Amino acid sequence: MWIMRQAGRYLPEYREVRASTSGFLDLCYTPEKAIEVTLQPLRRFDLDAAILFSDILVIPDALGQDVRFEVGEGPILKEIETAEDLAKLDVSKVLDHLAPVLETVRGVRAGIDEDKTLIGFCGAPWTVATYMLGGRGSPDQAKARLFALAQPDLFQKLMDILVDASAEYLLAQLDAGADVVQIFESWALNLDEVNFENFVVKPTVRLVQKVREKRPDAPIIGFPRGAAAMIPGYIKATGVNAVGLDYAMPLDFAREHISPLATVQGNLDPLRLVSGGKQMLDRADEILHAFKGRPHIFNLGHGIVPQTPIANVEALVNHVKGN
Ligand SMILES: Cc1c2[nH]c(c1CCC(=O)O)Cc1[nH]c(c(CCC(=O)O)c1C)Cc1[nH]c(c(CCC(=O)O)c1C)Cc1[nH]c(c(C)c1CCC(=O)O)C2
Repeated sequence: MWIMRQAGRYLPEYREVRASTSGFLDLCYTPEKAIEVTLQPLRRFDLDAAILFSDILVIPDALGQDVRFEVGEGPILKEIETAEDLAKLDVSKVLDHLAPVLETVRGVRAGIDEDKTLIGFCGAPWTVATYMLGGRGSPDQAKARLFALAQPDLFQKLMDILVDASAEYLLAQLDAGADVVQIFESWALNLDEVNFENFVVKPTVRLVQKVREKRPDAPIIGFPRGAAAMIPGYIKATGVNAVGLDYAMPLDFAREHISPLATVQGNLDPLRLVSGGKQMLDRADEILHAFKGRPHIFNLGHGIVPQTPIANVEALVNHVKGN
């Protein structure tokens, strides 16, 4: 069991470290602080895994795109619009730029028990591209979807860059001590099946292949959020070992069509964790029951939100872990 986005603003000790740092990216690039906030949730809760403290948008930053995090606004990027913008992205500098993150991976691995798992991660090419092309988060990723359809050649170039950069980055995390890596495809929703195949499946197939070429045994978790009935096809095509389920995925469907193909991870609604009490524990039991006797990593169906009461997290973790 671990909790998606388990290091973050719901923890006062995170807010304290964050307040002592000028920008969010500085926190990601300061190993001493990033190690500290990675370890914070494990000190409080009986979790089985640590997830590297970083962000999916360190890749566009490392490629040379202008990336900023504004308080209360989320990420803001200078959009990629032209072939000239694309030509400025430089894959050769990515690993140098991300050296501090890799140092964080080494520091966390050294700072946790042998039996705890260290999860590394990156954003999937499509999800990262939605921010690079859209300039910020959006409810429907319309800018990125339109760009992909209207300028397929430029889009393909961007995806190639992201596949290469992400593969190098995941391999470097595995070399630095990550036990497993997760590919966050947070914007797998809102796509018809043809676009899902072209934007999500094909680039992920190539990313997984590149990682497997050098690290055939590395466990890989895919999280194609909102992909619903397209998830079985995603698993078969990409060969990921495990798949994160969002909270809208019905347990019956997951049991019948997904769990036979891969380890499942998920999928409690983060707002159930905010509200807490009986409804939270009952739903946790339904999830545990659905995957009983099968490979299952308990988790939320999306990231924990800042207003989550710590007591509810404690209650959930102790309930799931049987403490
Ligand atoms: C889409 C996405 C992003 N980042 C991430 C995703 C995929 C998961 C998902 O769908 O939620 C992944 C992510 N972001 C962060 C982590 C590491 C922390 C952890 O998991 O414990 C991870 C795994 C830190 C973060 N990333 C961010 C914060 C908050 C910024 C702050 O503390 O100032 C943290 C702790 C900022 C961020 N980063 C991103 C957004 C949209 C935002 C703003 C919204 C928000 O605040 O949650 C991009």
